[in-house]
Amino acid sequence: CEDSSWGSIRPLMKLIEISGHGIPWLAGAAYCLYKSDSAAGQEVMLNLLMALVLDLILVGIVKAVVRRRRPAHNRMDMFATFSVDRYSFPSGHATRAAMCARFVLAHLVLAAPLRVLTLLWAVLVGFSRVLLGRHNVTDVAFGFGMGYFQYNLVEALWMSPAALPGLMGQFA
Ligand SMILES: CC(C)=CCC/C(C)=C/COP(=O)(O)O
Repeated sequence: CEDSSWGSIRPLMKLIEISGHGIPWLAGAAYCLYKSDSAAGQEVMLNLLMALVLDLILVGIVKAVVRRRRPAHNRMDMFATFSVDRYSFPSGHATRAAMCARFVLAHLVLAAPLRVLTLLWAVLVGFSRVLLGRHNVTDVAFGFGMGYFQYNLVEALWMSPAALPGLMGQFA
Protein backbone atom coordinates (compact mmCIF):
# COMPACT_ATOMS: atom_id res chain seq x y z
CA CYS A 1 0.00 0.00 0.00
CA GLU A 2 1.02 3.66 -0.34
CA ASP A 3 2.00 3.94 3.37
CA SER A 4 4.47 1.07 3.29
CA SER A 5 8.22 1.52 2.79
CA TRP A 6 7.89 0.57 -0.91
CA GLY A 7 4.59 2.40 -1.27
CA SER A 8 5.92 4.86 -3.85
CA ILE A 9 6.17 2.07 -6.47
CA ARG A 10 2.48 1.15 -6.19
CA PRO A 11 1.48 3.27 -9.25
CA LEU A 12 4.19 1.55 -11.32
CA MET A 13 3.01 -1.87 -10.10
CA LYS A 14 -0.56 -0.94 -11.08
CA LEU A 15 0.66 0.02 -14.55
CA ILE A 16 2.31 -3.40 -14.87
CA GLU A 17 -0.95 -4.94 -13.62
CA ILE A 18 -2.85 -3.23 -16.45
CA SER A 19 -0.27 -4.46 -18.98
CA GLY A 20 -1.15 -8.04 -17.99
CA HIS A 21 -4.92 -7.56 -17.70
CA GLY A 22 -7.20 -9.56 -20.00
CA ILE A 23 -8.98 -6.57 -21.56
CA PRO A 24 -5.97 -4.87 -23.22
CA TRP A 25 -4.74 -8.25 -24.45
CA LEU A 26 -8.14 -9.25 -25.88
CA ALA A 27 -8.67 -5.80 -27.40
CA GLY A 28 -5.14 -5.71 -28.82
CA ALA A 29 -5.40 -9.18 -30.36
CA ALA A 30 -8.85 -8.40 -31.83
CA TYR A 31 -7.57 -5.11 -33.27
CA CYS A 32 -4.49 -6.77 -34.83
CA LEU A 33 -6.71 -9.53 -36.25
CA TYR A 34 -8.97 -6.91 -37.82
CA LYS A 35 -6.05 -4.88 -39.19
CA SER A 36 -3.92 -7.79 -40.41
CA ASP A 37 -3.89 -8.15 -44.19
CA SER A 38 -1.92 -11.39 -44.40
CA ALA A 39 -3.31 -14.87 -43.82
CA ALA A 40 -0.31 -15.71 -41.60
CA GLY A 41 -0.88 -12.66 -39.41
CA GLN A 42 -4.59 -13.40 -39.12
CA GLU A 43 -3.84 -16.99 -38.18
CA VAL A 44 -1.50 -15.95 -35.37
CA MET A 45 -3.88 -13.29 -34.00
CA LEU A 46 -6.90 -15.60 -34.16
CA ASN A 47 -5.00 -18.23 -32.19
CA LEU A 48 -3.84 -15.62 -29.69
CA LEU A 49 -7.49 -14.59 -29.18
CA MET A 50 -8.46 -18.24 -28.67
CA ALA A 51 -5.57 -18.67 -26.23
CA LEU A 52 -6.69 -15.65 -24.19
CA VAL A 53 -10.26 -16.93 -23.98
CA LEU A 54 -9.04 -20.43 -23.07
CA ASP A 55 -6.89 -18.88 -20.32
CA LEU A 56 -9.88 -17.01 -18.82
CA ILE A 57 -11.95 -20.21 -18.83
CA LEU A 58 -9.27 -22.44 -17.28
CA VAL A 59 -8.27 -19.90 -14.61
CA GLY A 60 -11.96 -19.33 -13.80
CA ILE A 61 -12.49 -23.08 -13.34
CA VAL A 62 -9.45 -23.53 -11.07
CA LYS A 63 -10.33 -20.44 -9.01
CA ALA A 64 -13.91 -21.66 -8.58
CA VAL A 65 -12.74 -25.12 -7.49
CA VAL A 66 -9.90 -24.07 -5.15
CA ARG A 67 -11.58 -20.93 -3.73
CA ARG A 68 -8.49 -19.61 -1.98
CA ARG A 69 -9.11 -16.16 -0.55
CA ARG A 70 -6.89 -13.26 -1.58
CA PRO A 71 -4.46 -12.04 1.09
CA ALA A 72 -6.24 -10.05 3.82
CA HIS A 73 -4.13 -6.95 3.08
CA ASN A 74 -5.28 -6.83 -0.57
CA ARG A 75 -7.39 -3.84 -1.53
CA MET A 76 -9.85 -4.92 -4.26
CA ASP A 77 -9.26 -1.91 -6.53
CA MET A 78 -8.68 -3.84 -9.76
CA PHE A 79 -10.74 -2.81 -12.79
CA ALA A 80 -12.99 -5.20 -14.75
CA THR A 81 -12.99 -8.42 -12.77
CA PHE A 82 -15.18 -11.52 -12.92
CA SER A 83 -16.84 -12.81 -9.76
CA VAL A 84 -14.30 -15.66 -9.47
CA ASP A 85 -11.57 -13.02 -9.28
CA ARG A 86 -12.31 -12.61 -5.60
CA TYR A 87 -10.26 -15.81 -5.33
CA SER A 88 -6.52 -15.76 -5.68
CA PHE A 89 -5.38 -19.24 -6.80
CA PRO A 90 -3.98 -19.20 -9.41
CA SER A 91 -3.00 -15.69 -10.46
CA GLY A 92 -4.71 -15.02 -13.79
CA HIS A 93 -2.16 -12.33 -14.56
CA ALA A 94 0.65 -14.86 -14.06
CA THR A 95 -0.96 -17.50 -16.30
CA ARG A 96 -1.56 -14.89 -19.01
CA ALA A 97 1.94 -13.45 -18.72
CA ALA A 98 3.60 -16.88 -19.02
CA MET A 99 1.35 -18.05 -21.85
CA CYS A 100 1.53 -14.79 -23.81
CA ALA A 101 5.30 -14.51 -23.35
CA ARG A 102 5.74 -18.00 -24.81
CA PHE A 103 3.27 -17.18 -27.59
CA VAL A 104 5.03 -13.92 -28.49
CA LEU A 105 8.49 -15.53 -28.39
CA ALA A 106 7.33 -18.40 -30.59
CA HIS A 107 5.30 -16.47 -33.17
CA LEU A 108 6.69 -12.95 -33.46
CA VAL A 109 10.06 -12.26 -35.00
CA LEU A 110 11.71 -10.07 -32.39
CA ALA A 111 15.25 -8.80 -31.93
CA ALA A 112 17.13 -10.21 -28.93
CA PRO A 113 16.58 -7.15 -26.66
CA LEU A 114 12.83 -7.36 -27.23
CA ARG A 115 12.87 -11.09 -26.45
CA VAL A 116 14.61 -10.33 -23.16
CA LEU A 117 12.11 -7.52 -22.47
CA THR A 118 9.22 -9.94 -23.07
CA LEU A 119 10.59 -12.32 -20.45
CA LEU A 120 11.34 -9.46 -18.07
CA TRP A 121 7.78 -8.19 -18.47
CA ALA A 122 6.36 -11.61 -17.56
CA VAL A 123 8.56 -11.79 -14.44
CA LEU A 124 7.58 -8.23 -13.46
CA VAL A 125 3.88 -9.06 -13.80
CA GLY A 126 4.46 -11.89 -11.30
CA PHE A 127 6.33 -9.63 -8.87
CA SER A 128 3.67 -6.93 -9.13
CA ARG A 129 0.93 -9.39 -8.09
CA VAL A 130 2.67 -10.08 -4.79
CA LEU A 131 3.86 -6.49 -4.21
CA LEU A 132 0.32 -5.15 -4.76
CA GLY A 133 -0.91 -7.63 -2.16
CA ARG A 134 -3.17 -9.35 -4.70
CA HIS A 135 -1.61 -12.79 -4.32
CA ASN A 136 0.50 -15.16 -2.28
CA VAL A 137 3.77 -16.26 -3.90
CA THR A 138 2.33 -19.76 -4.48
CA ASP A 139 -0.59 -18.30 -6.51
CA VAL A 140 1.90 -16.65 -8.84
CA ALA A 141 4.30 -19.63 -9.01
CA PHE A 142 1.43 -21.98 -9.89
CA GLY A 143 0.08 -19.40 -12.35
CA PHE A 144 3.39 -19.25 -14.18
CA GLY A 145 3.50 -23.06 -14.43
CA MET A 146 -0.12 -23.25 -15.55
CA GLY A 147 0.38 -20.53 -18.18
CA TYR A 148 3.49 -22.30 -19.45
CA PHE A 149 1.54 -25.52 -20.02
CA GLN A 150 -1.50 -23.69 -21.37
CA TYR A 151 0.72 -22.60 -24.24
CA ASN A 152 1.38 -26.30 -25.03
CA LEU A 153 -2.39 -26.76 -25.17
CA VAL A 154 -2.73 -23.78 -27.51
CA GLU A 155 -0.14 -25.34 -29.83
CA ALA A 156 -1.99 -28.67 -29.73
CA LEU A 157 -5.32 -26.96 -30.53
CA TRP A 158 -3.77 -24.58 -33.10
CA MET A 159 -6.35 -23.43 -35.65
CA SER A 160 -5.00 -23.93 -39.15
CA PRO A 161 -5.56 -21.57 -42.12
CA ALA A 162 -8.16 -24.03 -43.46
CA ALA A 163 -10.51 -23.00 -40.64
CA LEU A 164 -9.95 -19.30 -41.26
CA PRO A 165 -12.01 -18.37 -44.35
CA GLY A 166 -15.25 -19.54 -42.74
CA LEU A 167 -14.51 -17.75 -39.48
CA MET A 168 -13.31 -14.55 -41.12
CA GLY A 169 -16.46 -14.55 -43.27
CA GLN A 170 -18.44 -14.01 -40.06
CA PHE A 171 -16.71 -10.65 -39.54
CA ALA A 172 -16.75 -9.49 -43.18
C1 LIG B 1 -12.45 -8.95 -17.52
C2 LIG B 1 -11.38 -9.76 -18.16
C3 LIG B 1 -11.44 -9.93 -19.63
C4 LIG B 1 -10.41 -10.35 -17.48
C5 LIG B 1 -10.21 -10.30 -16.01
C6 LIG B 1 -8.75 -10.23 -15.75
C7 LIG B 1 -8.45 -10.27 -14.26
C8 LIG B 1 -8.80 -9.11 -13.45
C9 LIG B 1 -7.87 -11.37 -13.75
C10 LIG B 1 -7.49 -11.54 -12.32
O1 LIG B 1 -6.11 -11.68 -12.27
P1 LIG B 1 -5.41 -12.15 -10.94
O2 LIG B 1 -5.92 -13.52 -10.62
O3 LIG B 1 -3.94 -12.15 -11.26
O4 LIG B 1 -5.75 -11.14 -9.88
